Amino acid sequence: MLYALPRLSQCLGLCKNIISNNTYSYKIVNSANYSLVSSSNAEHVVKGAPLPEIKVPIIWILGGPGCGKGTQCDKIVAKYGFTHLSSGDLLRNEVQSGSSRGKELTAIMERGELVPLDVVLDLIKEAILKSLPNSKGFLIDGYPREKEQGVLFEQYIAPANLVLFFDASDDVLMERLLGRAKTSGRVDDNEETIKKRLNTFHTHNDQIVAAYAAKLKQINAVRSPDEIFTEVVSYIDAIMK
Ligand SMILES: Nc1ncnc2c1ncn2[C@@H]1O[C@H](COP(=O)(O)OP(=O)(O)O)[C@@H](O)[C@H]1O
Repeated sequence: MLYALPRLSQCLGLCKNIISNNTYSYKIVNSANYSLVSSSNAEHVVKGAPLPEIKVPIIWILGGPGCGKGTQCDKIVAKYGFTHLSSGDLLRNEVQSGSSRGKELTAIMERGELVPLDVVLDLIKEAILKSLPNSKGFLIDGYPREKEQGVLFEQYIAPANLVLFFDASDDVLMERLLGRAKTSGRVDDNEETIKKRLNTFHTHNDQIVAAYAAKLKQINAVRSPDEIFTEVVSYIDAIMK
């Protein structure tokens, strides 16, 4: 089944090669269109050429919905001046833009499912490209959400220096999200969608934790934000040396 994604306004550079690892093969091509081919052959097309070399730290921020990723990112930005890129916020901005792609995304997000890899990767890549000249480092919040997202990011953008996984039980996450739902106005902050988001998270997260164990720190997120942040600082300071 082919999903024809919208025409690209322009592509960056031209390179066509097949990148394969033990489970997926990827094609980076230059084309006026790109398409996400069926997952049976697990082939993804990612537009344009890779970014220029990134010399500042890249930190992936992982965790279930409501684990406090955003709270910790705000603290990290205040202390280190890093650029905070939230995949969820980038997607909601795309939805707000009223684009046809945005309408498709809303339906997927309301179902608590993952949006197509190529869409979220391109949004992050564009955001990194925009901030790169003045950035002290990147917090990639809410990405990767499945292993192949990590593979493509590292292949196509840059290796992550550190992965922070904020861990909390589903009961805690559900309680926090239902509390947030009273004021967030988010289409996905309702009990039914929260259950689906938690299921989506559990379906994929273990694979990511295993794949990046060497640079991943699992942090107990059922504490005060300040206690959590003290531990976060110890990990970030260690990679900044
Ligand atoms: N990396 C991603 N890959 C695919 N879909 C994503 C990704 N990040 C966010 N989304 C979509 O956006 C929704 C909201 O994400 P986010 O704002 O990070 O909330 P939460 O972390 O609480 O799930 C997700 O439920 C999913 O539908």
